[in-house]
Amino acid sequence: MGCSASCSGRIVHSDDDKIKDAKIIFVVGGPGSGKGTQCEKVVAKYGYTHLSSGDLLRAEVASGSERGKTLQAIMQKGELVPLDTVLDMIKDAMIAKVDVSKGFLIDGYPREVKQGEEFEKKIGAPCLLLYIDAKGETMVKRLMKRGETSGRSDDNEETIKKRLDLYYKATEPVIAFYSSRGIVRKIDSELPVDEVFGHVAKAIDGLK
Ligand SMILES: Nc1ncnc2c1ncn2[C@H]1C[C@H](O)[C@@H](COP(=O)(O)OP(=O)(O)O)O1
Ligand SMILES: [Mg+2]
Repeated sequence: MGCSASCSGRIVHSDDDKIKDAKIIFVVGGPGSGKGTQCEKVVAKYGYTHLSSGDLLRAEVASGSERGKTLQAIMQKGELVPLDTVLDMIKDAMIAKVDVSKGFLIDGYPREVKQGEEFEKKIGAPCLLLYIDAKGETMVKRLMKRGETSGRSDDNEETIKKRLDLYYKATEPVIAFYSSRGIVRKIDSELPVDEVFGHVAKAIDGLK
């Protein structure tokens, strides 16, 4: 929905214009690298809205809808769900929050270069990409530990391996793609959580 002028005569931007003009930060890193952990801290300090594509999808699964059932089968195999599905869910969530957010953290998306291109076509361009970087063995260790309590059906050894393989194959090219635009900040996520956040905060403070 959108209109270009309101009854009072003020210019009112359409939903599409509003989300296009919002500050958009992509948060990219392997499974278990610490994206969610850092995003939570950014929300608390900066008033951004955190949108985890995985969380949005899991909420759809939990709703028990037909779409959720299809999604669950895909996610359980450690595969990527269809691009349009994720993108529509992110866009709806952004529109719902755009009036009360300082910006958006898009966590776990884009998972592949094509997803980034589609995002920019349908929504807008990111001003920063936070590359949350941890070693493969660290990510596996953290996910196995998280799996003890997360209840996530994909936090098991077999699926973790597949998710990591897919990350290296599909998502690392995303980082190269945005590096050429000069918006990538690589964050060492082997450090303790608060130190990692120090670097994240510096990158965000550097935005104008
Ligand atoms: N810098 C850090 N040091 C130690 N543990 C960390 C960490 N960052 C995150 N963790 C823990 C918290 C979780 O149990 C697990 C995965 O973190 P997460 O934020 O859920 O990752 P992601 O959202 O990237 O999958 O690792
Ligand atoms: Mg996460």
